Amino acid sequence: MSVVAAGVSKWALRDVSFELPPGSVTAMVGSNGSGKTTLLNVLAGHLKPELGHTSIAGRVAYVPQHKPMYKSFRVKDVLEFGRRMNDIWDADRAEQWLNRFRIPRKLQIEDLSGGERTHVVLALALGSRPDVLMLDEPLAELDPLARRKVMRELLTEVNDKGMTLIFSTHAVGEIAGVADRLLVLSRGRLLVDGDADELLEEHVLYTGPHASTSPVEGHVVLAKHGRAQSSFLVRSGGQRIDEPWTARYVTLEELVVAHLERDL
Ligand SMILES: Nc1ncnc2c1ncn2[C@@H]1O[C@H](COP(=O)(O)OP(=O)(O)OP(=O)(O)O)[C@@H](O)[C@H]1O
Repeated sequence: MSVVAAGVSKWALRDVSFELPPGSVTAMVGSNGSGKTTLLNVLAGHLKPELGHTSIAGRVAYVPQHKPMYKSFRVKDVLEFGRRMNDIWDADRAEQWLNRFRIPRKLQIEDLSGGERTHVVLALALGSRPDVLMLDEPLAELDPLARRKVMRELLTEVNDKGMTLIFSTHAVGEIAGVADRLLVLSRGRLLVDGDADELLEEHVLYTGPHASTSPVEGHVVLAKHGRAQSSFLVRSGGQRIDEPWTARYVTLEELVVAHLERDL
C-alpha cells in the first residue's frame, strides 16, 4: 500500500483508517469542517495525530489549499526554488506543466490569477517527482474547462509515472471517471471508503408506493417519504424488484450526498 492511515484521530478526526494502493486516484469529499484538510496535513506529516499513525511509501508532494508561495517571486524564480529545494528535481516535467497551461515565466506570483497560481504550485509539486501527490482542493480556483484539463493531465501523470494521487474536493459532480477510489468524511469520521465502480454497483435507489420499510434487504443509506411515494437508497448490490417498485443506479454525486445527508 502506498498510503495508510490507521486509527487516526486529530481534532475533529475520529479513528480514521484506510489504505490506498500504489497508482490509485482517490477523491476525498465531505462537508465543510469534516476533517479533509486535517487528514491531508496528518498524512503529509505536518500535523502529529493524537492517536493512530500513517505511513506513505515513497516521496510525497503536498499542495495545501492556500498554496503558499513567495508573492514577489517570478514564475521562473519558483522553478529555480524548486530546483534548489529538492534533491530530485525534474525541470522538464515542471516546465511542461507550465507550457500546457501557457503560464508566463516572467510574471510575479502576485500578478497571476488564482487559477494560474494553481498551475505554478502543481508544476512545483510535479517537478519534485512525487510517488504520492496530495492536493487540498486543487480545483477550487479553476474554471470548469481548466478543471477538466487539470484532472485529465493529472491522470496522464498518474498513468505515465505510476504516481498515487489523493485530492480533496467539493466538486463531487466532477469526480466520476477521474477517481477510482472514494473517501467520504463527515464530522471527522470516514463514512465511505471504497472503489468508485464497486460503490456505484452496490448502491441502488428503489422508488415505489409509500412504505415504512425498504422493499429489499440491505443497508438503507437514506429513506425519503412523500405522501404517496417512498424511495430507499439501499446498499444492496442491485436486487430484482417487482412492480410497482422501480430501481435505478445512482450517480457518485447522489451517493455522496445521500451518505452526508444521512449523517446530518
Ligand atoms: N488548531 C485546531 N484545534 C482544534 N480544532 C481545529 C484546529 N484547526 C482546525 N480545527 C477543526 O478541525 C475541523 C476540521 O477542519 P478541516 O479544515 O480539516 O475541515 P475540511 O473538511 O477541510 O473543511 P473545508 O471543506 O471547509 O475546507 C474543523 O471543525 C476545525 O475547526
